[in-house]
Amino acid sequence: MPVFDYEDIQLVPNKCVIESRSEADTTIKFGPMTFKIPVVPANMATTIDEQLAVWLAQNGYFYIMHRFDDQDQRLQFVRKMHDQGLFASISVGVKAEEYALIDELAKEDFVPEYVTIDIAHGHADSVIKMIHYIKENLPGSFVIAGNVGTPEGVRELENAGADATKVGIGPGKACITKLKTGFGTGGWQLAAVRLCAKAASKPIIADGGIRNNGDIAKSVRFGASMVMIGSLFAGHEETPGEIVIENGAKYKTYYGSASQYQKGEYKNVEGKKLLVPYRGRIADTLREMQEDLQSSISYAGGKDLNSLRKVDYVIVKNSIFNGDSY
Ligand SMILES: NC(=O)C1=CN([C@@H]2O[C@H](COP(=O)(O)OP(=O)(O)OC[C@H]3O[C@@H](n4cnc5c(N)ncnc54)[C@H](OP(=O)(O)O)[C@@H]3O)[C@@H](O)[C@H]2O)C=CC1
Ligand SMILES: Nc1nc2c(ncn2[C@@H]2O[C@H](COP(=O)(O)O)[C@@H](O)[C@H]2O)c(=O)[nH]1
Repeated sequence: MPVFDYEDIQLVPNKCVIESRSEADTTIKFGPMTFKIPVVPANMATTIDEQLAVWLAQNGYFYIMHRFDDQDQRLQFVRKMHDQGLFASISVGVKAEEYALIDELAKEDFVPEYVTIDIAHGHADSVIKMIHYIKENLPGSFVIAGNVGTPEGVRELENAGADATKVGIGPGKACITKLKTGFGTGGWQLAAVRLCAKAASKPIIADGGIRNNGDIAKSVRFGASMVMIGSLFAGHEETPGEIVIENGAKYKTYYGSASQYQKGEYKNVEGKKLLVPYRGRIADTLREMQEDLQSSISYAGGKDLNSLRKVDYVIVKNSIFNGDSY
């Protein structure tokens, strides 16, 4: 089994068939909707909030609201998005109160277009039970489930009824799962995406480890329909982390969903807090991602994202480390 990560791979160019990069189509149909690019900010408290969700939905981008607001806030979020004519995309966990949220949504007939079941170790009966429950009570919702890191995980969640699966155990920048538990796809996330995509019969989201815009094209090459990104988005004006000035430079805080900052206590901590450079407006970053992806499509010798899926690649090195530290 070839083992590699984003920095180990380069895609091999093909003859260009377009006259301008602007002709390259980066749109992706994911579930019931089509989005401008196959990219979604991570469903974390420092990368998405209600205001940004509204902006993303209004501007043709996918979003997944995080699950760290209480049940009533998440219920009202769905209502507010629908009142504005926008799609609703929420996250849930697997604890008892999350079942109560599904009950309330069903009772009020607030059916989110997307529901993401998001726990650290998603290859679990608790997730399978929740998939069944959502499919039974909110049959109109597109269900994303995760996170998993193996083909078996993908297949079991798909067989349980998940419409898409989210792949990535521990490759995130705020993640310390590999260090704390010894497990995960940190350091070989792209190879894990490849393995999982080969087993998948439905779309997968590559989640975590994206450090450069070119990694988006690489994720698509290895089978991702959507790419979830945390740290590269956390430094924007519109993202919710705090602004911090250090030695005259501007940063924003970014912390893991399993960090003590998110949990409020030091228990089962698998995430850390860090500062990421301030990056200005998110619209500019999203535009640059789209332009870079259009360029990738031109190097692939095609006109749309599908052309990326067929390109050759080379493994240019094979260093299984990614600079994790506490
Ligand atoms: N993608 C990744 O690599 C990771 C992501 N995260 C993110 O952090 C957030 C919090 O995650 P999580 O701690 O799962 O959420 P929760 O604290 O909500 O846990 C969800 C449920 O799963 C149980 N659970 C969690 N981990 C395990 C495990 N390893 N084995 C058995 N049961 C488990 C919990 O019980 P109990 O707490 O009693 O064990 C709880 O009942 C999520 O948003 C998740 O995506 C966290 C770690 C890794
Ligand atoms: N192991 C942990 N993973 C986490 C935690 N909080 C979030 N995440 C995952 O990271 C990605 C984002 O990765 P990035 O490389 O783009 O920064 C996110 O979508 C989650 O899957 C955590 O506390 N521990």
